[in-house]
Amino acid sequence: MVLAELGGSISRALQQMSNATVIDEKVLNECLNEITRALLQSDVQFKLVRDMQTNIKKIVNLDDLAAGHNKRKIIQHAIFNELCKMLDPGKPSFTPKKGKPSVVMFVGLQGSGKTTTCTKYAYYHQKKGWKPALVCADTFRAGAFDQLKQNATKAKIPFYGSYMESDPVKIAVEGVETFKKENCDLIIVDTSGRHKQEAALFEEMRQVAEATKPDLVIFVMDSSIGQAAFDQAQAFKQSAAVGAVIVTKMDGHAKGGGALSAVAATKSPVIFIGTGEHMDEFEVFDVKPFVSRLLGMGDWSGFMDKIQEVVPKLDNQPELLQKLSEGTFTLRIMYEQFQNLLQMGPLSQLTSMLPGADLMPKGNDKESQAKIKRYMTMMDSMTNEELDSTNTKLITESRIVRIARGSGRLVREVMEMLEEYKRLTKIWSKMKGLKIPKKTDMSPLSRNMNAQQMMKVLPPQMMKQLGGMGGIQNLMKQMGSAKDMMGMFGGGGDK
Ligand SMILES: Nc1nc2c(ncn2[C@@H]2O[C@H](COP(=O)(O)OP(=O)(O)OP(=O)(O)O)[C@@H](O)[C@H]2O)c(=O)[nH]1
Repeated sequence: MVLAELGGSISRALQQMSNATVIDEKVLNECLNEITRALLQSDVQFKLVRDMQTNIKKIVNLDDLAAGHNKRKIIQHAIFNELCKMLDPGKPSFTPKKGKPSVVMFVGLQGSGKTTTCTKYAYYHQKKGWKPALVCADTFRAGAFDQLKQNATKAKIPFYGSYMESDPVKIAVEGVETFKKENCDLIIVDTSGRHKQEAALFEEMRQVAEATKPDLVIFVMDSSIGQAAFDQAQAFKQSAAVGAVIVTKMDGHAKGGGALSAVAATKSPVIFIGTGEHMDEFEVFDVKPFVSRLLGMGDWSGFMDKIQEVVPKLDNQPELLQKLSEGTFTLRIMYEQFQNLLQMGPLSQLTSMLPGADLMPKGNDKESQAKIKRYMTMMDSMTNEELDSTNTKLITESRIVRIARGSGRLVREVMEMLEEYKRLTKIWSKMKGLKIPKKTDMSPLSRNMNAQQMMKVLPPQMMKQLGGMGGIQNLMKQMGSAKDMMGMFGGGGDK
């Protein structure tokens, strides 16, 4: 069962319970059985599910609930808390500090996505101003070093490895020493993948850990390994001091329930999830927003964080906001909007955080990203005059031919881009006359934005997907109720 389906099943079970006129023992049992079935189908370990059911029944004593109490909310609260408890081992993992050298060792089964994840982890920190480095101590799989080298080069991250040396301990030690001398503050050691049965490889992993003394050992787990997750994770925990888990391949046919089992087996938190093969398809994992998403309440804080990554750019451009409020929308502004959009990553990643995400139309991310890049290439061939004008008549036929030639695209494609500009101009013209929030209101971005402010920071494509201003207002209403609930559950709605 894919995670979205699990979320759908749980929220449907809760909805059915809400529809009942009276919530009695029978209705509660039906709801819990439905949730139990969904969790088991998602490969959550049987014992965990059974314990959860018992705990909820203990908390929700229907007879004790005085009349007038909102039973639905209390039950939802109990389910939310129990799911959070499953995913929260109760202690945070070691967090590396910027500027202070830390060694992080990655372990996991063969093919779990370890090497890819090492690079994603390095790239994520590099973007935040760290100085990461990668060490390939995987001498077991031929091609592992080449793969790491290729990934590292693409992300411009220094790497260390050897084609000749067969002793992984030696490579790991040399690599760590080299990068410590180079003042790298996040030294990532990739180890060979192994199967649970391979005692020799486990011994090798133990030796690498002993020699490099990692500050943190991260267990990388493929989310589709199903019920095997608990045993696998436990086997790794027994051989290395696993302190955190990263669950990969949460896109596609992921059976997300394995994540819950891995946490239980390693008593370590999930810190990131992998959501695709690309370098930036990697998300910080937070328990409450994740469970909130599972229960169909959306992930308000994750959504705002994503938007916030883009806002500093807007914050530095008060003139842009000024222009938009004057109703001036130029090709240059469109270019900047596209840049923001690309920076935010795939749109589906963002919309998946919203309540009712499974109901939203699915766009073709890859295709639309390629289209945006194509449009930007064409705009790169435009003059400043063309980019800053609002007069579309300025771009005459001969200019269109020049732009097409300059960008290596077809005349038809340039015309299509200009059509898109005209379409967006119409959307943005509705912004005319809007009050611009003071700079202090925007930085850091107020989490209590209103719909109009939200429109300012959202790229037009996103606005369209959300159903325009009406859709956004509706969304904010839902967010409001989700936030109320999160607040009730211990303040998870706002971080
Ligand atoms: N869809 C998807 N694919 C992923 C993700 N993470 C990794 N992969 C893919 O999974 C495959 C295996 O990844 P690797 O990084 O080579 O796995 P590994 O664990 O290092 O493999 P060994 O070195 O053999 O242990 C590759 O094709 C990756 O592109 C993810 O989050 N989503």
